[in-house]
Amino acid sequence: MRASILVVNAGSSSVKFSLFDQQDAADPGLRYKGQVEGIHVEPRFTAKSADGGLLADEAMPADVPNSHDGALRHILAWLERHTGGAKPAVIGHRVVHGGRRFSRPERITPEVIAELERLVPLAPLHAPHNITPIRILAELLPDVPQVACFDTAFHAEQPELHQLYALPYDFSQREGIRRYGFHGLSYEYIASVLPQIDPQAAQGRTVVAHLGNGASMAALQGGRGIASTMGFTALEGLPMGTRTGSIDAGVVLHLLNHLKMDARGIEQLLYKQSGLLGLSGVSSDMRELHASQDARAKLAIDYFVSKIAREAASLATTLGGMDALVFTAGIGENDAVVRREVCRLLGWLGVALDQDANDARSGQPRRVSLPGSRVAVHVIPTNEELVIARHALKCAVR
Ligand SMILES: Nc1ncnc2c1ncn2[C@@H]1O[C@H](COP(=O)(O)OP(=O)(O)O)[C@@H](O)[C@H]1O
Ligand SMILES: CC(=O)OP(=O)(O)O
Ligand SMILES: [Mg+2]
Repeated sequence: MRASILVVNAGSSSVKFSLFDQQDAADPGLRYKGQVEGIHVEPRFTAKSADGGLLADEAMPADVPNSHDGALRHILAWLERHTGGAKPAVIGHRVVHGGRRFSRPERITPEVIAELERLVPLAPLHAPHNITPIRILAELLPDVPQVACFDTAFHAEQPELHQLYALPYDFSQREGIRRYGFHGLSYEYIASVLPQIDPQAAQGRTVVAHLGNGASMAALQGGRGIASTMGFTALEGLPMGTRTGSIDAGVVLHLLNHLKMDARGIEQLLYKQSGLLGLSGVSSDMRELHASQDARAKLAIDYFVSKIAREAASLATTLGGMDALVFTAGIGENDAVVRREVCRLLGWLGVALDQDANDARSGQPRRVSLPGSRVAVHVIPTNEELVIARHALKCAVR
């Protein structure tokens, strides 16, 4: 039996997993991948073989708790049946916030877990779901090395100008209150494949829109992160499934001082009751918004689209222009309507979408702009799990 690498990627609405065969660190070979998506909405389990063949596609059984823990245990049970219980050689995890201390992949020890626990308040929607799988797997497989790969790491080299808030300078130095940026494993993947897909964009100025349940955008110059819409926490920037995105800090003061909400209530409001769900009153799930006849579902989609276009123009200004715009993640990869509307709003910047290419369904990277478009538009399925697998292998043998 070949040694394998297990990857666990817990997002806000999903737990994704991949099992790779250990070949070499640069290119681990995929064996299985899948996810439980729609956690807290309508959880569904899917699993595929390396060639994309569907091995499972089912609503989560009613007796499995509708939670990230339930999802992980369901995935582990499925893997056990399909691998005959063979132990992986190494396990890699996505961890959303690395704080000030972690800006590269880290071998997990009890001391690292304790530090991750201290960072929970900075990522309340994610960090608990990142830490629990680490603990569960440490208990089940105590002798298998685990590696944490951070969403923030990719952005660590951003110029100071784009990391700062205009708070007194000391707050960034002493307290680490600065913009970290997230979805870095996804941006790292996009930067790694862009040279083959669009060499000019890879060397030049690219804006990447990672649009999932959590959504952010990043400006890449020659494949390096220059600026991002997310900041100190994964709350800033675009509106998301249940998160507000950027909001006047004065609103938070008003909620505290005049509506007498407490910190916990405000956290719930900003992270779990707002965004697409809060605006529409229908759902946090983009597919359900498209299916709804409710005028507020349309309002929520319009709001999402308008903010993406505004942020694209802002990031393009940061880059001094835009050679390419890349759409990725659940919405970015699958939602032709959102892409079409964003590109329509960016027409003045020279974005010209090829409507047929945009409407065509495919799980492959593809260019969806017209040949004459001043900005190349690409849809590139992300692969955070492959990035994690590469890092985990490298880190475990270090
Ligand atoms: N075919 C589709 N059309 C529109 N949106 C989609 C489609 N498939 C998935 N999505 C959306 O993608 C989002 C989840 O994206 P994903 O990247 O998996 O999120 P996360 O990793 O943050 O949990 C959900 O809002 C879901 O509605
Ligand atoms: C950082 C973040 O928002 O992650 P996700 O998209 O998985 O919610
Ligand atoms: Mg995600």
